Amino acid sequence: MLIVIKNIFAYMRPYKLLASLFFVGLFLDLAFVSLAPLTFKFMVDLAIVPKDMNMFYLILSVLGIAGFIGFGAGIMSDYMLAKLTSLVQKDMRALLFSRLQRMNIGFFQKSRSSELVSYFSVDLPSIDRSMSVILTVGIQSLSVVIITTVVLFYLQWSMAVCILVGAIAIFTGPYLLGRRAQATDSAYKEQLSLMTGEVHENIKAQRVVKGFNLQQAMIDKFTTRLQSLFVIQYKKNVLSASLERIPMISLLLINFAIIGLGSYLALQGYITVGALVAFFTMYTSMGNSVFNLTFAIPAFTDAAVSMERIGRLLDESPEASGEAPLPQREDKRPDIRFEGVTFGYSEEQAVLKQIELHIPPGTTAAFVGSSGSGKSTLVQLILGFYEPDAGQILINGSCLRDLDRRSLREQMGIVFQDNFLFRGTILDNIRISQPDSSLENVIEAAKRAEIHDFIQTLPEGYHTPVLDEGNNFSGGQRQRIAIARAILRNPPILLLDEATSALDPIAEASINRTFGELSRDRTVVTVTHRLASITGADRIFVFDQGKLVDSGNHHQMLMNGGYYKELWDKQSGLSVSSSGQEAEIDEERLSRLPFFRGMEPSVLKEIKGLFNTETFAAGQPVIYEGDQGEKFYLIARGRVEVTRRSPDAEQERIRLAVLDDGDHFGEIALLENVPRTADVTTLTPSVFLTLQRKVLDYVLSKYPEIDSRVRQTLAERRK
Ligand SMILES: Nc1ncnc2c1ncn2[C@@H]1O[C@H](COP(=O)(O)OP(=O)(O)OP(=O)(O)O)[C@@H](O)[C@H]1O
Repeated sequence: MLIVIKNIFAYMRPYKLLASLFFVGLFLDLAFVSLAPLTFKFMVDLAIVPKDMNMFYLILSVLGIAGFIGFGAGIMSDYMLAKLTSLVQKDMRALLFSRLQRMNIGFFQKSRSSELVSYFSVDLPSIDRSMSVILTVGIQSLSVVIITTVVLFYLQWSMAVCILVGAIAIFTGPYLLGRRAQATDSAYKEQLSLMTGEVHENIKAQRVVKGFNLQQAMIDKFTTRLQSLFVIQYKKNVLSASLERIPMISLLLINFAIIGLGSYLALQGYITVGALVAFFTMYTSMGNSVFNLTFAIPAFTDAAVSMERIGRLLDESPEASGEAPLPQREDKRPDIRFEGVTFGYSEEQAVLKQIELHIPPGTTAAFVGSSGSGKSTLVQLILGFYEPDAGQILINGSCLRDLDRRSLREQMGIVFQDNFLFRGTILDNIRISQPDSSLENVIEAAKRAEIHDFIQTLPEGYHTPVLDEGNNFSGGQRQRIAIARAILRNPPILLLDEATSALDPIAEASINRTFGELSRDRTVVTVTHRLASITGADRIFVFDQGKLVDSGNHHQMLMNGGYYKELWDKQSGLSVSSSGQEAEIDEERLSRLPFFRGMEPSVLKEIKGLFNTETFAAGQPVIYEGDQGEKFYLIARGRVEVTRRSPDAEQERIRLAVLDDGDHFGEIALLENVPRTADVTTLTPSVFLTLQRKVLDYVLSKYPEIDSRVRQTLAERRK
């Protein structure tokens, strides 16, 4: 309780004048409320019994003037409190929000977004409510109780002692229950935040939910969550009701005692009738205040829990940052060097192992490799989102750890695969990277990002609102807005993490040309799985399972053979028309599929013609676990995720693999009709070459020898 009062006073510290006026008003008001019943004693004993009209008018006038002052002061204190609590809420909201801005990326990954939101939606309002209750009902009632107790002792001490003993009983119950109520309230708020989190996630995941028919599974999961919430809410409500009920019963018992004792004392002549009436009136007013006070107790519990939760958030350490500004090179082209960098998101698993690499000033470096090999993690390290566990990253010769993160990031522009668009207009979203740039510059950046023409077709042009994180635009349009944002910033270091993954081939080729032009006077780091787009890079770094396995330029590495050539071969021989609607595979590439290996060119040519093109948007299911498979898929362009139901939880999915350009899946369907063993969902817009078993069967039936060879290979691969 004390800590809550201490915190409330700390919140009000910046507003001393306002707080003082509030307390003056409050105390004048309550002085009147608590002392007014005393007039009964004077009215009965000095005016009514002696029948003194002058005294009657005098007492009435004093009461009127005191009432006028008391009510005026009360209205003033209401006004001051309204302002005070609003200001405190404003300050706390701003403090929490600015603290969140200073947290590191790791903090956001370990926290649930709904829980962070609940600090604003549950805890701050709960502090606001509690603060109002404590400062009004709480203080008023407590003061009335203290003042009336003193007056009651003055009027009749033995009856006052009786009340005091009862009052102790009134507060013992709530005190004993208080700790349990606080723990239950805390558990309830946790459960509430988990429930809101689930609703939040469910709304965002509606495509997947509908795509995979997960509605019933989601309802079942939510019902289980609601059951836990129900149990804890029920317990909380019972405790809360008990906290209110126990004092009410105690109060009733004291009433009986006072009526009996008071009447007996008056009958025996120990107390005048006026004093008895005044005593009862004051006692009733005191009883009301005690009753009100019992309502203030849950407010203390509520505030204590929320204050503790917010305190924990404020105690989190902010993102580490050095103080040194980034030293500038004369040519303004930054130099990036990794020296023995090892890093893991958790202590158990290193995602990057002993990385040594140098990106000279003004060059374009490309990070390529299998999915999960650590390419994006390298970009995040350059941005200073995480710190290496061993080794160091040097930017312009200075250790990144010592650099002021602000000055470092000022030099960078970044385009991610998934780009967040803020609520506002397209113009706001592009200009966010360089708020003072002119409309002409924004348009220029949009033109280079190939999005200007599209914006022009919108009725509101650059002022078109961006809704729901940009979901009123396609993935490709969002990506181009993000590219315009990065171009407008004109940064010395440009970081592109799968920056063109959502674009069709024409847009991709064109934007890659823009990136080529941009790379002339800056240092560029690009992460991509599409090797054709980085053949011109000055230096290509190839990663596999967190290790740098090869580096050099495209031609050197093709000559050397090795992993890069393997990746290149996988992607070559596949072409997609500029519209992105037609894909083709050449015979040579077809002959490299294990089950078509060594086939005669004429048969390959025939099989090549059997492939169909299928296009999918990002986030769409391609095949479902358990469905009968009769089609083979080859990814001509795009990226998919292969997942399987978790054996432990029906609605949870385990990611088995991420496949991209040149990878294939579902080959067993070419052998026989078997249920699919996993779900496949697109991660980016994807173009597939598909082959139906029935069609292949028809062609191969003409070549029995080839047919049996294909079947044998497929059967072996199935093992
Ligand atoms: N925030 C994170 N927390 C924990 N593990 C992560 C996190 N981000 C990535 N990882 C893991 O680190 C490894 C490297 O991921 P990263 O995204 O850097 O790979 P990548 O080569 O860029 O893959 P992709 O091409 O699929 O984007 C993966 O095993 C991934 O699961």
